[in-house]
Order: sequence, then C-alpha cells, then structure tokens
Amino acid sequence: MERVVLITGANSGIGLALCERLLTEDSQLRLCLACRNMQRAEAARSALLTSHSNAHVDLLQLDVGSVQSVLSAAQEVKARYNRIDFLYLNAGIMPNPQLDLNAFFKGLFSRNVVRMFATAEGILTQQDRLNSDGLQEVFATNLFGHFLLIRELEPLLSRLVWTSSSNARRSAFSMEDMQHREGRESYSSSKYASDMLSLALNRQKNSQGLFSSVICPGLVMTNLTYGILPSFFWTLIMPVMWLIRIFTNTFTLTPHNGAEALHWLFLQNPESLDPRAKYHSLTSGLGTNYTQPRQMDIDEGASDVLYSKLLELEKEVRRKLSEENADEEMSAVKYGLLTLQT
Ligand SMILES: NC(=O)C1=CN([C@@H]2O[C@H](COP(=O)(O)OP(=O)(O)OC[C@H]3O[C@@H](n4cnc5c(N)ncnc54)[C@H](OP(=O)(O)O)[C@@H]3O)[C@@H](O)[C@H]2O)C=CC1
Ligand SMILES: CC(C)CCC[C@@H](C)[C@H]1CC[C@H]2C3=C(CC[C@]12C)[C@@]1(C)CCC(=O)[C@@H](C)[C@@H]1CC3
Repeated sequence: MERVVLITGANSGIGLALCERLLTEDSQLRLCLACRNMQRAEAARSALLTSHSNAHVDLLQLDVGSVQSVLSAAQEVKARYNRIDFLYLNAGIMPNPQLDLNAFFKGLFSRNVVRMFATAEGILTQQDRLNSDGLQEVFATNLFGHFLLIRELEPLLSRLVWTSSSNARRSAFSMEDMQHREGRESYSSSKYASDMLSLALNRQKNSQGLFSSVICPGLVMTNLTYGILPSFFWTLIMPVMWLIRIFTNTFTLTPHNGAEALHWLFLQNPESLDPRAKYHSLTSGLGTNYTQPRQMDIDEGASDVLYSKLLELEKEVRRKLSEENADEEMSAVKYGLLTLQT
C-alpha cells in the first residue's frame, strides 16, 4: 500500500533534504509538502520531480504559526488522505538571532568549548514578538501550531517525528511562562517544550498506536543559520568547520547529513525506540553519517503538566476564534440588512 508522509517546512533546508532522501528510499511514497509559501513549495516540488520524475508529490498550504491556517489545512488533509503514516513536525524559526561574541570568545578558552559548539549554550539569544493570534511567534510556530495539527489529525496518525535541537535547554523553559514572553531564549524554550510534548504524547497515546520521536539535526547550513551569520561568512570559514567536526560530530553541516536521524527513524520499528531519547544526526571527521540516541533531561510529571496546559490553551484559542467568526457573521448580516434597506 502507498505510504503517505506529511512534512512541515518542506520547501527548504533539512525538510527538503528529507524529502529527497525519502524518495530515494521508497519511490512509491506519497509525499505531502506542507508549506506557508506556495511559490517556494512549487519550486521544491519541481526540484524533487527533477531527480525523481515519477514521484507523487502533493502540496498543502500551511502556516503553522497561524491557528486558522492549521485548522483549514487539517480539514484539507482529512479530505485528501485516509491516513498519514509519518508526520514530520519540522518547520521552525529562530527570529532575530543575536550572537554574544564576548561569551563566544570566553567559551573558546573554557572547558566547555565542545559543548558550546554543540549546543550554542550561553552565546545565542533571540527577539520574539506576538503574532496575530496573540501568541508568541516562536512558541506558535515551533510548538503550538504543530500541537494543534496533531490534535486535528489524531485519528489519521501513527508516527510523529519532531525536528528539535541540542539547543533545547531545561533552564530556558518555564512552565509558568511556556510561551517564553519574558526571556530572550524563545528558540531554546520552544525546542525544550517540543521534547517534553513528545514524551507526553508517548505516555498518553502509545497504547492507541501513536508514537512520537525527537531528533537533533546538528549544526546545518540552512536559511536558519544564514540568519545568524551571512552565508558568505559560513562559506569562508567552512575549512574551520570541517576541522571542528573532528572534535564535535554534531557539525553535520549539510541538509542531507542533518536529515540522517529523520531518515533513520523512518526505517525503525516504533516499539524499538526510546521515548526519552533524542536521536542525533552526527557526522564523523571523515564525513560518515550516523544516528545516535542521547537521553533527554525531562521529568515525566512536568511533560504531563505541559500537555494539559496546551490542551487548555487550545480550548481558549478555539473559543476566541469562534467568537471572532460569530462577530464577523453578525456584521455581515447587519451589512446585508443595511444594504437591503438602502
Ligand atoms: N539548521 C540548523 O542548524 C538546525 C535546525 N534545526 C531545526 O530544523 C528545522 C528545519 O530548519 P532548517 O532546515 O534548518 O531551516 P530552514 O529555514 O531552511 O527551514 C525551515 C522551514 O520551516 C518553514 N517555516 C517556517 N515558519 C513556518 C510557518 N509559520 N509555517 C510553515 N512553515 C514554516 C520554512 O518555510 P519558509 O521557506 O517559508 O520560511 C522552511 O521551509 C527547524 O525546526 C529548526 O529549528 C534544529 C537544529 C539545528
Ligand atoms: C565556527 C565558527 C568559527 C564560529 C561559529 C560560532 C557560532 C555562530 C556557532 C557556534 C555553535 C553554533 C550552533 C548553532 C548556531 C551557530 C553557532 C552558535 C545552533 C544554535 C543552530 C540551531 C540549533 O538548533 C543548534 C543545534 C545549533 C547549535 C550550535
């Protein structure tokens, strides 16, 4: 039977590389590229069809950062497919990243240098903002939109794979401020929250046949990293990066290498996976790719609390949306009556 794989943020970087790798693995797959920008989605589809001319590649308009868009896209998915074999929750943003050069140079001469290169701990901050749904943009995109999509598609789903990050850190996340309104590490917080949510989903849903995993692709040259330093700079220092790769196998560098763990999970039996592990894409100094599980720093109790808080927020957001829709209908009726009278 034809398997259906839906990938969010599939038009560039790691998501697009994953599409290439999955089509090479199984040319009979039906891929659904869920993207916010249809022009970029079309370009990605054309690129995939150039290398896999008989591939089945569908497009879906989805802005994971918008509640309305997620709900409409979910309706469309339910109309199109009976089931989704794999849902890759890959779309992600890191807006206005700022590198603390002082901390970076201090870190270079500290015992934590390898850890700094692997996780960017202590050297990277972001500036977040509210979106039109009144949610913090990074939280909405990296976590909540995906949560809502899962909730909408649940009966169709069996495997979930989150593109998380080794930048996810417990100390960046606060249960009292899960959207990270206060701090300047919204990316780290959202990725830690996705790790927790994955564990909670496994705890709640494994018995119903739904399995969730998280991966870290390593440091990869994509639009996301070109937002931190310009692409010409990365190209300039590439020899240094290859050198660093000898000491930290987390410098996977290319989207193809970064997609290693995403591809590896596609080939695994879900029962054999560890719900508390993050699966890391790694590349050795000689350029060999492999996947390695590493334990996550997560409490089961806390992950359940986050799950309940997300359910509460979902209720609130849905109520707000239906009130807005009712208001709009009311003004349309009033406007209709007015035009009838005049
Ligand atoms: N690059 C790296 O070193 C690392 C990346 N990651 C994670 O990997 C994932 C993929 O990122 P990467 O490939 O690096 O970067 P890219 O910027 O190339 O890819 C991100 C993808 O997400 C899409 N996207 C962003 N916001 C939305 C939205 N609101 N709705 C729908 N799609 C959206 C982008 O679409 P558009 O083109 O329209 O912007 C793009 O296709 C992210 O979750 C990122 O956090 C994790 C660790 C390291
Ligand atoms: C190597 C160069 C001489 C200097 C590069 C310094 C920094 C720009 C990088 C060092 C560690 C990097 C890193 C990320 C971004 C760029 C660095 C801070 C990430 C935060 C990118 C997104 C992720 O999700 C993480 C896994 C990356 C961790 C390492």
